[in-house]
Amino acid sequence: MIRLTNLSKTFGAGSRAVKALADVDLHVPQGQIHGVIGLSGAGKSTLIRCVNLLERPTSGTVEVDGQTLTSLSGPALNQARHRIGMIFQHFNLLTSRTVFANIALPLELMGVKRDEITKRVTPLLELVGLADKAQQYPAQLSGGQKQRVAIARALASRPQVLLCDEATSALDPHTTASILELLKDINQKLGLTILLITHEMEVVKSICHRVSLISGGRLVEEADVGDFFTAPRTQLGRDFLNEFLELEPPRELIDRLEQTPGPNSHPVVRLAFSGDAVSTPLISRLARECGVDVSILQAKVESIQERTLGLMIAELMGDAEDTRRALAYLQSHDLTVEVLGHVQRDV
Ligand SMILES: Nc1ncnc2c1ncn2[C@@H]1O[C@H](COP(=O)(O)OP(=O)(O)OP(=O)(O)O)[C@@H](O)[C@H]1O
Repeated sequence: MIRLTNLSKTFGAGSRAVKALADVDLHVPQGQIHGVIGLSGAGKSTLIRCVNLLERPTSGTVEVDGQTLTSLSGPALNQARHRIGMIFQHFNLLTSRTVFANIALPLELMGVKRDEITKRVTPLLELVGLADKAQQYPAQLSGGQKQRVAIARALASRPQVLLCDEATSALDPHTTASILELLKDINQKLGLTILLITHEMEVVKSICHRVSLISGGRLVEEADVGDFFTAPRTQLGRDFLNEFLELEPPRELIDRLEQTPGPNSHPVVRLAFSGDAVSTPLISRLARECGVDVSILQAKVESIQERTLGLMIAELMGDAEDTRRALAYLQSHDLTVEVLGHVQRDV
């Protein structure tokens, strides 16, 4: 449904040039919710604005529903844009218009007749849960209600694609959850394809099917959400995950961690279990079969979409040969093992 090919965007020229996007390839099939996550300045906004050509890419192509937008201009581009809705962090509602009139605006611009506008806006008000607020003004609404109006407005032209630019960043956690639930509902009911950008793992975890990680204008990792939360492949992915899960070793242990093993040191490992491994008593087997003691420093179980993910930070205590065998044992099972470092044994 959305296909970006070799997309690049450079702002400015010469010594002041900023390469905001570099060689981005992305495919979002029909009906998927795809998240793009990255740190501030990574290129997220530029990427999403290139999809409906609010920002013209410097090179590369943008296809939506089989149509190459980058080869269109003028009225043909405007026409194509009707099939792409967009919502923003700060809602971008017109304060002088009522809720109804805000939602009706794109239809008025398309020249839709009054009766038809009423027929289309009324069910949208129902869909976003604001049927009783039709005649109110944005100033009378909460942030969550404003974003609901913006969602209804974005859906008015019956788009196939919805672009969400940090749509929940200005909202509190409870309101965020209700807006994400609404987006999920719309995705399922209308089969709408959603591309969203965010810096919050919670958003990715709650509603995305697939996720891309952006850094320095490049997509550096892409995965199904369950896989990304189980075993991110890049250091940036691991940083996002660890920060989200708040799964770091205790500070005093971090200070003692060494990169290379010493004669009297123990490995400290971060383990991520998914699938069958969650319900297997691996740690007690590890202790029994490899003759090591396992000191659990932190552990938690998360539910990511339909998958259960177990996470643990543990110190493997034993002599060098036993701890080596223990690591090999863990690595041979269905779990992700990351050696965080080695800590000197207390003697
Ligand atoms: N209009 C512009 N002119 C010049 N440079 C720009 C422009 N827009 C963005 N940039 C630069 O492009 C890079 C990517 O910016 P972008 O806004 O896409 O990042 P972002 O990931 O959305 O960041 P944030 O999360 O802070 O909004 C940054 O270095 C930014 O300074």
